[in-house]
Amino acid sequence: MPANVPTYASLFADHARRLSQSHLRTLIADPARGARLRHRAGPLLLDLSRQKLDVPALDALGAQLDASGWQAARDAMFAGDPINTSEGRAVLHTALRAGGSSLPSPAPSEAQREIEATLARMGELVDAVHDGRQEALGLPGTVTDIVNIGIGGSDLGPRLAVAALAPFRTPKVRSHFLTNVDGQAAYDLINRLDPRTTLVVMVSKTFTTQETLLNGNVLRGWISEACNGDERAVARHFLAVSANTEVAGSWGVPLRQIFPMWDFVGGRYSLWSAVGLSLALAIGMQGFRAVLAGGAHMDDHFRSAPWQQNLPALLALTEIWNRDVLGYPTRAVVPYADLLGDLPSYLQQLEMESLGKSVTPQGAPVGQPTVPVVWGSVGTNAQHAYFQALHQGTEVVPLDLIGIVNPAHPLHGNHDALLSNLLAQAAALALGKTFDEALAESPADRTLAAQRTFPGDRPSSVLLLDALTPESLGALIALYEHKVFLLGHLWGINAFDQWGVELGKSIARQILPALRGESSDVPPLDAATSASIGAIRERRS
Ligand SMILES: O=P(O)(O)OC[C@H]1O[C@](O)(CO)[C@@H](O)[C@@H]1O
Repeated sequence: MPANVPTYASLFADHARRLSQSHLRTLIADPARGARLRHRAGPLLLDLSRQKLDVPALDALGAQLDASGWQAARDAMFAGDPINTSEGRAVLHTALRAGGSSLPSPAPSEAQREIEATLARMGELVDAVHDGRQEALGLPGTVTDIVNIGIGGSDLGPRLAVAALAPFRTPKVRSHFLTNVDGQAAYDLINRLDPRTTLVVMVSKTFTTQETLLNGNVLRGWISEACNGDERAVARHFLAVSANTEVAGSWGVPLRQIFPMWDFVGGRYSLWSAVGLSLALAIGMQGFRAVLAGGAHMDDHFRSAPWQQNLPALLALTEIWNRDVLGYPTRAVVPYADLLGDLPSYLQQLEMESLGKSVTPQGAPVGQPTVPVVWGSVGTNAQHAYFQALHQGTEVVPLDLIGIVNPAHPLHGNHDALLSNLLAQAAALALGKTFDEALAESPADRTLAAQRTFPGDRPSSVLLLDALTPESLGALIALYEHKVFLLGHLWGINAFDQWGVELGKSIARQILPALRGESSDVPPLDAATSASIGAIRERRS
């Protein structure tokens, strides 16, 4: 991390002042500027030309990035230095996909060996299930449905990828995800599936997560009933992915059915590990390896391209600009692809759990805004919900608009309309409509023209994937991972711990017995919580 993190708002204040005098209408018209702000990495084209940046501002941001020592920080991550300082851990999700890289991996060779061995085990399992040979591995003779039980990083990555790669899925098994502790989801699922042909993948790095264990217990009870309580038969229906093999084993998953997670892989960076088992079961091991290869190609790009062409660097600099210099508190992610419907929630965890920090590893206040609130949903649906506010509301919200050039279906009429909408929104946000233009449309009515005026000058990034494939999805996810890494570096915060999730978990442990009316020796609850518990207990039937 840079020794002294500058306050970006003051560092770039002159550029912001200059740019406040130019509307995006004018900036966009400059082709040289456009060329500096549009770059490709493999199947991904990033277009930042609708951001409120000009070449001098971009160069100043890039110069600051270079001065920050980002390449050394990046290389330390790839090499497995313990950059997650609060937990004393290396951060080696890139090693999980290094097999697809054309640059040599500097990750410790022991980690690389364990990763390859795990991939081989995953391949054996996936092939056996697809070929109907899974009984030999101790699993049920017929498997029709696979339920991934996990939450946060143990859910969002596989969930996103299984949905995004639906056109690549095998018809041999169906995939399901059970996440929330809300019993409705588990109840609905067990009413739909056949316990005799269901395989459950328990995914939990810690194997202590309340939601996952409760849902696991529900499914175990349901399968146990179908197996007449035969524990050995029940165990055949469970796989586990965990760093806590011992607890997973004592919970009831046989050792040979447990796949490892490692301390050097954070939950929200774990899709590339055995956490991706549900994905591999859905699209086959070849497809899973293609996702890894896509991520590895982005790693190579991140490790070799100068910041001027480096997509993660450009995305990170844009975020510093929008968040710290222009002061926008949120950013919306709008994929124009139903298949990418889970991307906003995936990025919420990746970005907000990683960068939602206000203290440095040295315990000092960060001194400037860090992660914006990330939100969003699919276009065009979003246009008919909240885009009114994005165009004419009082808040400016930078957007990531994500599109697919070639769809996986033959309905090109629909797809062209979808892409036109993406480009139209980006243009409308940037260009707006002046009062005079609105007046020309309704010359007699100045009041109406005022209401039909669009300020424009509202920034968006457009990211186009040639097609949504295992490779391009891998590259897309790795792009955002590296952007997050760079932002952690530029803000001087640890992007790889998540202490902020602990307090609520421990209070929930105190509330549960009180809610159930059980006596316990936990400290008394605050007055507001006690009143809420009283109200719930009073109305319970
Ligand atoms: O994999 P586990 O240990 O069940 O944790 C699930 C999730 O909970 C968190 O620890 C907190 O939300 C995430 O970082 C993690 O992805």
